[in-house]
Amino acid sequence: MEWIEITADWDAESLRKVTARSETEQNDVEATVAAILADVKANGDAAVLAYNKKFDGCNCKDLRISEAEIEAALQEVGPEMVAILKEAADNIRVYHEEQIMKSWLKEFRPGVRLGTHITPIRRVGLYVPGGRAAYPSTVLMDAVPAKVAGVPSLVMISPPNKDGRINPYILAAAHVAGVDEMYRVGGAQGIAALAYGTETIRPVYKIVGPGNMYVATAKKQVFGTVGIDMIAGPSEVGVIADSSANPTWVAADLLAQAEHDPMAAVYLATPDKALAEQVVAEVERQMTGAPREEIMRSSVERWMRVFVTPDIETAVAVMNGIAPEHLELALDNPEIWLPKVENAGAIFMGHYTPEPVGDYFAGPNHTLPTSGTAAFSSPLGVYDYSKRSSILSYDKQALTAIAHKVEALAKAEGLYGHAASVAVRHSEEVTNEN
Ligand SMILES: NC(=O)c1ccc[n+]([C@@H]2O[C@H](COP(=O)([O-])OP(=O)(O)OC[C@H]3O[C@@H](n4cnc5c(N)ncnc54)[C@H](O)[C@@H]3O)[C@@H](O)[C@H]2O)c1
Ligand SMILES: N[C@H](CO)Cc1c[nH]c[nH+]1
Ligand SMILES: [Zn+2]
Repeated sequence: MEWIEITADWDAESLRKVTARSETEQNDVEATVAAILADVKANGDAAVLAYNKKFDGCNCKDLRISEAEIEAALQEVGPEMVAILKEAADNIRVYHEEQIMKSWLKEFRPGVRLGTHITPIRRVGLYVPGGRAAYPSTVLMDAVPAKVAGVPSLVMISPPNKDGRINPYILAAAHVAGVDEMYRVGGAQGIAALAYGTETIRPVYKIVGPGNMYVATAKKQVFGTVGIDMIAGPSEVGVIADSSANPTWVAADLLAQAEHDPMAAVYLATPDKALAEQVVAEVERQMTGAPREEIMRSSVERWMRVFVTPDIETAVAVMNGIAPEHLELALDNPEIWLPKVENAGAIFMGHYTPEPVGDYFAGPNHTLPTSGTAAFSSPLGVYDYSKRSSILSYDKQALTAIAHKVEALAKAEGLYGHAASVAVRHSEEVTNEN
């Protein structure tokens, strides 16, 4: 863990170096992923099954999850869990309904109508992580907004365990959310199967959902063949705390994200040095003997940064520089500071909104941009599953009125074919009038 004292003359640019992930590591992952993508593109199911064996220890022969498996999963998780999943799905649906985009068409001038036509993407692939933990909550976060957007074909993939099974909570959540097809495959090979298609898996138009470095890198590499939502890689949390914060709670919130992945990153910025010291001591105390201690410890030792700042304003500026996936405002009066927050995937206000409330239940999406990409990306939402087409409509008179201007612009570009496309209509008009 690194301590960084921010002085009055701190330089926001140097933050990038402090929080940058290892380039060598990323280069290695890029090369591994490129090889997997090429193999699946060339060899389809055979390559996918071989990677299932290599990375997940699964000797499975078929990739598609059967109806019987889904039924068994529902039995295994039981009606109480199904009810909780349904309630969480409802909260997510109600929140995401606010994001629905509507088609519109409006008369701007006589005879000139312009607008936007909204359509759902026809077939979307949902990635649900399943390596170090299984994520039924991610199924809901990926699938519910897709349903709200009206996507007609939803395909879910997730890595199998050694027995070839997908975690039953994941299957139950997929059933609750109305996923159409489910396949046992994860990692870069799963992303390749969705992007290029195999004998068993028909390709999709877009891939959404979070995953580890291999998954996030694979999505980046297939972008162009398919659309992607964002870079949603290893989890991150940044906490801005003042003296009103409880160090035990702050430490618990940092560890909640650290337990996701040895690559997870956790940040604390506070003007209260004594509080920072208490948080660090608490982190050590709470992770010792915790169920996922090894993962937490790797994350904390390598990727935890504690910034002691002259004031809260500077703490906010530091977090704006990092652009964390999640930002907790563990402050006496978070509303005052909210307008100053520029870069964060999701913002958690005050002492009683711990980040896991957003992970599971509140309603906003937990699939969020990581690695600084919250500076230019947004949470997964209905808009990720919808496309916009522009609509243009001129009547005869409206076209005649502006034809010479369009022709002049086209000729200025040397594009006489463009000018002619307008002129034939205009000259027909002249001929007809004669
Ligand atoms: N940003 C978000 O919105 C968000 C949300 C939920 C989870 N997450 C993140 O998702 C991630 C889940 O990671 P996970 O590992 O548990 O599950 P995962 O499903 O993302 O990855 C597991 C797969 O990674 C591949 N893999 C592992 N080691 C490999 C290697 N050496 N070479 C090639 N491929 C390899 C395997 O195919 C394996 O099936 C965590 O980083 C977590 O923080 C992010
Ligand atoms: N915190 C994760 C996003 O980084 C989402 C999640 C799912 N389950 C638990 N947590
Ligand atoms: Zn989480």
